[in-house]
Amino acid sequence: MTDDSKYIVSVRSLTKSYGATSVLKGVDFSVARGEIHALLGGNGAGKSTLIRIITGTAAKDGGELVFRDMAGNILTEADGRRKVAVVHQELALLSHLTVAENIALPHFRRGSRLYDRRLAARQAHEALSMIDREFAGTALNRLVGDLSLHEGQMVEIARALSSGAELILLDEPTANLTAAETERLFGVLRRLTRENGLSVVFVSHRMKEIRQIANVCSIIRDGRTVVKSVPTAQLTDTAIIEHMGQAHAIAAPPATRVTAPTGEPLTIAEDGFAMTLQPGTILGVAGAPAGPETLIAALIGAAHEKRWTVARAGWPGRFRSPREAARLGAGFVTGDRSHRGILHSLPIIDNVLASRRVTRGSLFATKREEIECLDLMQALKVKAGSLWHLPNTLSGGTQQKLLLARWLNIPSRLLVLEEPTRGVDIGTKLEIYQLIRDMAATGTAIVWWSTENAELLEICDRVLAFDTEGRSAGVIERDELSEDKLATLTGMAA
Ligand SMILES: Nc1ncnc2c1ncn2[C@@H]1O[C@H](COP(=O)(O)OP(=O)(O)OP(=O)(O)O)[C@@H](O)[C@H]1O
Repeated sequence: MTDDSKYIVSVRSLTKSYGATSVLKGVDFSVARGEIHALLGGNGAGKSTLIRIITGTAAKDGGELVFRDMAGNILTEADGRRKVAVVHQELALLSHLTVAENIALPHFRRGSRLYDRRLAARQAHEALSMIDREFAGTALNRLVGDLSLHEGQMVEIARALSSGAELILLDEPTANLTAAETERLFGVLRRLTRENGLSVVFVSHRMKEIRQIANVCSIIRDGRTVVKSVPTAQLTDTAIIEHMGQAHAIAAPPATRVTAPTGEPLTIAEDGFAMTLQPGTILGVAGAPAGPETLIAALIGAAHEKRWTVARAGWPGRFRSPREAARLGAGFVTGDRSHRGILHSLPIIDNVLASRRVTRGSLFATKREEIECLDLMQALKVKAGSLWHLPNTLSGGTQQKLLLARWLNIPSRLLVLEEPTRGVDIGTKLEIYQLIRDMAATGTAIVWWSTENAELLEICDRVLAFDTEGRSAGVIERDELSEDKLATLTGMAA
């Protein structure tokens, strides 16, 4: 066996342009059998483009792409791609079909096999059980459209596992998973790589997770490979951030904490529980989705049930609609970027100005708005060819910045954020923390739901924890915050 033959896939000098934009300028990348390989780089570095070329959804312009079988023989690209499965940041499930159908249908699409309900259920159960036995026991006949985001994520990963793939490419798979679910997923990946020789490519901006799961890493910067297959343990966090070209973010002085400004407080309450938020408070929300989702729905005027009340001078006890909430100064950044956040068929400018259109009641972009939009994009360092391009020409992390830009510089009383740094690179994350602190300093109360407990520790004044049944389980003040405490209170100790 030559040295190269241990790689299930390798690319050399890969190039790719979209129009005049050169995205990959010479990427080298190889994945060996049985390894968990972190593919790292800032937003827009070219990671997803590389993945798209490996899976065949984008064509390369130049360079070499080679797949090999277990014996090291070179395969045709078509044969090689059959051994590859990908789980994207945005879920690709059919919402009108059941969990079992979503997992098993690809098996039946190959060849001429007729759909066999029982066989499908068995295959789906086996695949899901690898991740979560309890979920596998109850989920098979549920419609995917009724699942929460994190449940959908589990189904998608199960589908990739059940396809018999030898290489799984996971593009930020943990963004919607709780700490315990993430730990479980990592356990599954470790087992499958050890026992079955599965290879995994793991794209993430969460440094702690990268260290937990990946034994090897490669770093792409501005379309070029700057680190190729180096053991993760050999690189410090600082070295990784420097290789990604983000040293400026960690060199910046740590943000100063602000004293809360004065103004009208906000009280949120449910049966037997009430909490007052002073203007400028950053309240973290932790726990399995059931609890945070119900609270957030009430805060943004989207609640179907009357569990939570939101009291503030000048506000009704319950918002009748998200429009009313936005007009009264309650902003919202959804965690479901693709389905509820980005307006895919409208240009970037409309995506950025959407909230202003609602609060101001304006319909069309004016020259003044164009300048405003450019300023917002500059504040968030969004690189886009034109304000009039569609958002799908931007990388995932950059799309996330558009959602945040919607609420910057709007005098909101309350800003509700669901995973606001999802898919955002490490440097930008630190910048977003500062932007949110600045907003809080102007008197906006912030409610920040994150599944990344480390992030809650970094940014929040206090955290409201929900248990796995969706009940509020307690409030932890900043001085007492710790990841262990959060994990225990939310019932998610791994
Ligand atoms: N269809 C397209 N048309 C034009 N430009 C595109 C298109 N797809 C991607 N790009 C550009 O290619 C560059 C690389 O994008 P890519 O999605 O590969 O980055 P990434 O490293 O995955 O980023 P992220 O961490 O934000 O997901 C970006 O600047 C993006 O704007």
